[in-house]
Amino acid sequence: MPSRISDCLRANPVYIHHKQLDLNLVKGLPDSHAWTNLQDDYPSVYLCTVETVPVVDLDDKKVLDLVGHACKTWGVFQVRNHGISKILLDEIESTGKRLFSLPMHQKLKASRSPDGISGYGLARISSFFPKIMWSEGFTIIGSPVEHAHQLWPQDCTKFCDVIQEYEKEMKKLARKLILLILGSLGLTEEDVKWAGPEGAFEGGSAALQFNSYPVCPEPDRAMGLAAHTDSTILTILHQNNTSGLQVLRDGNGWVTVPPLPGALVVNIGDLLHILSNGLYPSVLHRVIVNRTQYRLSIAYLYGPQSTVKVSPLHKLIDQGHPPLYGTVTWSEYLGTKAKYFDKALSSIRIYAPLNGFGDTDDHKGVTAG
Ligand SMILES: O=C(O)CCC(=O)C(=O)O
Ligand SMILES: [Fe+2]
Repeated sequence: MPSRISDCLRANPVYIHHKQLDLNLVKGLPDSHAWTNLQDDYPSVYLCTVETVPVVDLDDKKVLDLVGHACKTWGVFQVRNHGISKILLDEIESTGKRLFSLPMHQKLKASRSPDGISGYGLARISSFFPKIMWSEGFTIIGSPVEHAHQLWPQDCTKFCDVIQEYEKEMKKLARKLILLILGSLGLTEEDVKWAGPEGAFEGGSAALQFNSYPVCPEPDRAMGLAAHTDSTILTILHQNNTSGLQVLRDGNGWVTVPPLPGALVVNIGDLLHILSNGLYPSVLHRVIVNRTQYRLSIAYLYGPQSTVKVSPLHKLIDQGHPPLYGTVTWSEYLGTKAKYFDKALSSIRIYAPLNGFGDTDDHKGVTAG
């Protein structure tokens, strides 16, 4: 049984048959990248007409209420006063820019192999779509040294140092956020068996995902990253100052998550959806591209140790609130996601009442492709 995220991703390979183009050199939108039914999807809801994605100051006295409200109603929020220095955020951003601005032949030296987990390539979810997304990615799980050396044979020390520092700080923030989220549910780390003896979630594991969205000649027919939920407990995302990330609001329309200087975006992932017994639904999100501005994002994808059993937390279960989901390990869930993608949560649903209790529709399915 694999115990680290790297092992369980390897155990669930995703084969991507699309070929990576150098998007910076392409003049028009190739047919391979032209998405046909984008307009059949939900409309984009313009920010002037709706409430905006919540922004939570972690130093706010009412932080538990704010976090709880954001998780329940949006599944996403931005955080300020999160403790990550501006210097480090600038450094990770310029590291990403440096990486993606390497010549294609150099980036391809660090390609993610077909059954591999780390390295340069298309998004893992690409295999579920007939068209190719207007983006490129670089995934780091475990040590970045091998791939960094392929990218910069002369000297990759700086790259590795920044990654290591960023991952260390992100891990601390992820634990802090989990404690706040538990607090907002009236729970503590003692209510989570796998939080470990110190209640510090020591065994948690993570991936760092760099996403690059070059400017696009026909943004209305292209898709940066197709709609998906993250298979994590939570994801912490740094975006540069170009907007593009959108979240589905109440199954009605796409709302942009505007870049706020210094703020980080927190997405609720599928494992928290399960742990909270559907109280905090994972957020469906996607990325659109634009004609003039380059976009970069860095996602820290955080989950438990991959063999611990994740199920709705006991204290959230009673006669009126039966467990809606079965027990899965992260490893098993990644396997389910690799098979069923947007139906993965529904596929492990064990209780779908007819009397109106609960939300039988885990996510109001989106088909963009
Ligand atoms: O680029 C973004 O803003 C979103 C990235 C994302 O959703 C992911 O890496 O899972
Ligand atoms: Fe995502």
